[in-house]
Amino acid sequence: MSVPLKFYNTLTRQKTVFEPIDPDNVRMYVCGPTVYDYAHIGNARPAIVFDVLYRLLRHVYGADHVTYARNITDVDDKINARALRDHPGLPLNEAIRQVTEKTETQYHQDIAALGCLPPNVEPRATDNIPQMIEIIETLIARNHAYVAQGEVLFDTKSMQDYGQLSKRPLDEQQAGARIAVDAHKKNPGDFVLWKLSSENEPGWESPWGRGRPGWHIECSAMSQRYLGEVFDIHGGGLDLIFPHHENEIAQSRCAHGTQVMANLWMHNGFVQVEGRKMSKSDGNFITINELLATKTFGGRSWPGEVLRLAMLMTHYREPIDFSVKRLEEAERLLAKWPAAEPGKAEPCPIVMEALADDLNTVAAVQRLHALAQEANGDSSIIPMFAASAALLGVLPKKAEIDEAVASAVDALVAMRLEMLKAKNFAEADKIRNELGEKGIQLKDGKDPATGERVTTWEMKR
Ligand SMILES: Nc1ncnc2c1ncn2[C@@H]1O[C@H](COP(=O)(O)OP(=O)(O)OP(=O)(O)O)[C@@H](O)[C@H]1O
Ligand SMILES: [Zn+2]
Repeated sequence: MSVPLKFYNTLTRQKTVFEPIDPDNVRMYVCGPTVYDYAHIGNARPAIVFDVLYRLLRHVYGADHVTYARNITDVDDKINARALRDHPGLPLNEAIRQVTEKTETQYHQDIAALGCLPPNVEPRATDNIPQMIEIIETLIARNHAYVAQGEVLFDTKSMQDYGQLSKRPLDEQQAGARIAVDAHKKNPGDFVLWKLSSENEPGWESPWGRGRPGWHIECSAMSQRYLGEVFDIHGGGLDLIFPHHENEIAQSRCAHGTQVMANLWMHNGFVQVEGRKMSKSDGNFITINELLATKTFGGRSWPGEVLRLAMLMTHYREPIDFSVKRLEEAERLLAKWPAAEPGKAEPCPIVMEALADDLNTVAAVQRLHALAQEANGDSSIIPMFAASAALLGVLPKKAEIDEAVASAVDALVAMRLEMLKAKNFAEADKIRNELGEKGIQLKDGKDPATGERVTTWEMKR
């Protein structure tokens, strides 16, 4: 590896060199969506940011030496509420399945359109209930959890250094929050690991009765199952630092008796609208699907790669104020980039250096743009450009052409060759120009055997 990777670690508040536990299997966990509604473009940001990180790690350690796990949260009270609202006639389990399956499929379609590679594992919470129960049992056995009023709660005071990630002293956990302290909790910051379900709520049998897990425990269970007790990178949006990630850490470390859950904690900044976090609860959101497939935003639809580039033109830890202007800017850049397929070439060291420096996609995009301009004048640069663009996942693809169009172009190219033979240069140039306006580029050469002129063509974009 030529350039050392350095990342900002929320846990230490420092940018340090990344040293994987096992370079043959670099392990990353990112908290995925709660599947009850279309994902908004704020939710697209972690998908894109951690996809770039995944691509970078695959490049450095080898594609087969990185394991990326991103979960699907398919048990949540918001899902129940949506299932009851949308499918009042169906049995609850069936209604929930309809909601989660539909949302999950939509999510996959949306982020595939944004150029995100599928993770290596994408576990669902409901497929990991026994693993969650096991961790909760261990926590109770080790006096880190207790049962009260049908709930199993994590005892935050039982962990000496609770709060390291968010740096909130325990006594201040809820100061000022004006949340009535539930009488059954030992400490106001104690959180639910398991709660009982009524008959019309989804539930699983457990040592504490038929119930369902709290939100945080699922990520502790799934990350352990797929990545181990201690792994390399844990990611998500800034809003997850507290309470979600803090509580994941508490559960995993106390259950396994480890010093850390993950070595490196990375958090992306918010996509904002008029200075406020875009959020479902505030109603100030636009879904990925609306942006890609409708005219809701700026009176037109936008290609996925434009949205992706627009996101990467800001550093992942900075907030993004989302606007039409930003999308237009990204689109203008992309239009100037040559279409290419990713090949075996090495990426440009300057792009690598930028990404190795805490994923500086802003500098990487600037360099990529300069490279694109060079490549437009010198096609020998295209393979390096393509390899660099592929690291960011923003490689303009050669446009697909249907057969009817292709044979019409072939016919025009043949006609032009006839014109050239007949020295009718004006007509020949006219055909070349007309095709050029449609984005079809002609290349003249000679057949090495016969010495005759041959012309090939390609779609620029
Ligand atoms: N505006 C945003 N900008 C950047 N990341 C976000 C934003 N909103 C949510 N995320 C991230 O998206 C991922 C999916 O989270 P989740 O499904 O919990 O979001 P959410 O609950 O829809 O947010 P909200 O309900 O507040 O709109 C998380 O990593 C979360 O941090
Ligand atoms: Zn999580």
